Amino acid sequence: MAAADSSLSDNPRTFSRRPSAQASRQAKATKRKHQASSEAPPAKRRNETSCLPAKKTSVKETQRTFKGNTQKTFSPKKHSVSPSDRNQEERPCIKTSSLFKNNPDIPELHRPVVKQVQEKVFTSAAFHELGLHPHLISTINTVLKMSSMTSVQKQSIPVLLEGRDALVRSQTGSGKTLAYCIPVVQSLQAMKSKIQRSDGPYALVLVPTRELALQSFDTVQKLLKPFTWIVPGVLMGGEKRKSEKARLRKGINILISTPGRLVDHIKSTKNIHFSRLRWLVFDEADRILDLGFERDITVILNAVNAECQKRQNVLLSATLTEGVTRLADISLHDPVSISVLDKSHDQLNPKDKAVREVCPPRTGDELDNFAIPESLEQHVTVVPSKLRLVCLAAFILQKCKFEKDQKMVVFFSSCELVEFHYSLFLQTLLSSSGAPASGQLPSASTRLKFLRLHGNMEQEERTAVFQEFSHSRRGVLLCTDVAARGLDLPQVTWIVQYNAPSSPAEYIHRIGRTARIGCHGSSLLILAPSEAEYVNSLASHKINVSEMKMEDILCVLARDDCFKGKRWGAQKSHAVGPQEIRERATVLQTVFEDYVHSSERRVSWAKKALQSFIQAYTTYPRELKHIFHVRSLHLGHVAKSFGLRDAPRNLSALTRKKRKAHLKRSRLWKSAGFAAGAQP
Ligand SMILES: Nc1ncnc2c1ncn2[C@@H]1O[C@H](COP(=O)(O)OP(=O)(O)OP(=O)(O)O)[C@@H](O)[C@H]1O
Repeated sequence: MAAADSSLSDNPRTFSRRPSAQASRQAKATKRKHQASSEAPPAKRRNETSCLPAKKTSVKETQRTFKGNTQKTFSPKKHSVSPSDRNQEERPCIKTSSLFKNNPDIPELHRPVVKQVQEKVFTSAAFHELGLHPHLISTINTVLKMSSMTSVQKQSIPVLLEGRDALVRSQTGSGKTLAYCIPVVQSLQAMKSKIQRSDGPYALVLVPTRELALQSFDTVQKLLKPFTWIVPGVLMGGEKRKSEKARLRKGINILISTPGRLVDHIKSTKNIHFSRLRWLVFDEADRILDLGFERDITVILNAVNAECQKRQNVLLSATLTEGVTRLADISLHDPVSISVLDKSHDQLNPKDKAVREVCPPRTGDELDNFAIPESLEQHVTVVPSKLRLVCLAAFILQKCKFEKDQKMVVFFSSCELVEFHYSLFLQTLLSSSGAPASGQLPSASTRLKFLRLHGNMEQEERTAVFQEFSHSRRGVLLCTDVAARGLDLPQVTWIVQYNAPSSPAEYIHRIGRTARIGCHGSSLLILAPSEAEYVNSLASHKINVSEMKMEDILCVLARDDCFKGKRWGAQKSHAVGPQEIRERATVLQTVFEDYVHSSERRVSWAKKALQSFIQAYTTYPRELKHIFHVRSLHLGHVAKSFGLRDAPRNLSALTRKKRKAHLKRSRLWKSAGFAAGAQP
């Protein structure tokens, strides 16, 4: 198999730097010399593009960039290849440039250690203390198998049963769904005139994504087991409108919906009436009331207000901010603000040890500091762009191939990025894991399982993937922020953020897919050296991350003989040192590059993914632009993390053309807390 010639990926062109004419001439001369002395054919064209107007690069820097190109040739251990890969195998070996040279220095992380805000998850109070209908209590105990309440449930349920509006904030995975579902079911089953199916909605629950709609529907359905006359129903995009219309016509009493789909029906279906509505619930309220859904929410509130004036309104989220509470003023009447912040951990009120049942609304500063589950270990690693792909792959292998029962969610910033990495990993990591190497547990090779979830998938597939990953004991789910909110995926052990989120709130929701309801979990945020300051930004919101060294992640390659360098091939077991780990990392990168470069179609697919990455990068909000700015990206290095041997030539033109339209769209999404391309 040919090793990849990646010499041009060390191309000094970045978004911010363009070599002077002299530097450029010297670079060309250096390169010609390098190519002449090489036995390898010049496999690639020169990269002459820069996405954005660039600054100058010093001669020294340019020379330094080209110096690292004469490297050893490696040949990855045979891995299964598709027919189109076979041509590649017959090509003569070409030289592989170093992944480890010409990288920017990894800065020391001077992270301020902050004391995180914490909450107590469980209480000793039992559900039967609430005076609920005995059948509801027995359903909670026997069907849901729960006996004691969580803190948020203990505080919210009595307030909601009193008939008050409420703003509920508690950490991810603390049981907010039941905190509103139990009072809704209790109050509806107790209504004097028994509810008829044809009455239509008595409760409307709005959630931001289809998967969350399904999940909440499932919970409501379970609680309604003894109360068969109350009919729950779900409306969500992607389902057949006609069958939804038919269900609406028959009657749905507890309606769970995404905003967009409900607006669809309000506009086109005559069968939806809100005259009997008693409850309006906004789950993930900060997301729902944000700009992305503004128009839909206005339509819904107008429709609801036109028919019903007196109802209870509930807003819930792990990240209710002041902005949301202000918006909430429009829809809430004299609300109670519920927060389960553990005052014994609250630095702002160190003397106030008493956990108040219902806290008064908090100040802006307090609202910006989100509680994080105590059992969640957060890590960050700083990785040069060239090594990002290899590092992510190594981390996945370490956890999901060599350790048992690991379930991982990896977040990307766009649908295209999810698709790209999903296909790439399926075709490379999975096939290279096919043959168990010596010393490797036989079952390890079968442990890797990849799934993907994003807003551009057909609904049927989305639902199937969500169900499969939910019920699976292991696997890697690659996804956009469509999976960041509210999803209760059992036993997720690791959250990886390959692209940094656009706000601390989104960071909280992403990592909140693990360590739920008191379980243990871990997270890893992968940053480029130029993004290291993001750690301080997190610290300013009382988010504490500890550093994991890139070298420690790559170390797993010592255990994976699939990526053994050629020169070590004949040797039996031997201690694998740092040099060999670097070589194995290069072999792994070569596997990716070979796959991407095995056909024109794949090259253009990788370019599109790269372009999508850059477009998403331009949409970070203003307050993060000094950390995430396209000008600080080294295009050649970033290209390598897409298995491309150079930076694509026509990227700038394409980027400029699409940028305007994309910016408009993604600003809307971003402001609504979603990553670019992630659509609910
Ligand atoms: N009283 C309880 N006892 C045991 N488990 C519970 C209890 N209440 C809820 N759970 C479980 O805890 C998990 C998390 O609950 P839920 O999804 O409602 O959390 P959440 O606070 O809404 O999280 P997020 O903020 O991420 O949406 C679920 O699996 C749920 O079944």
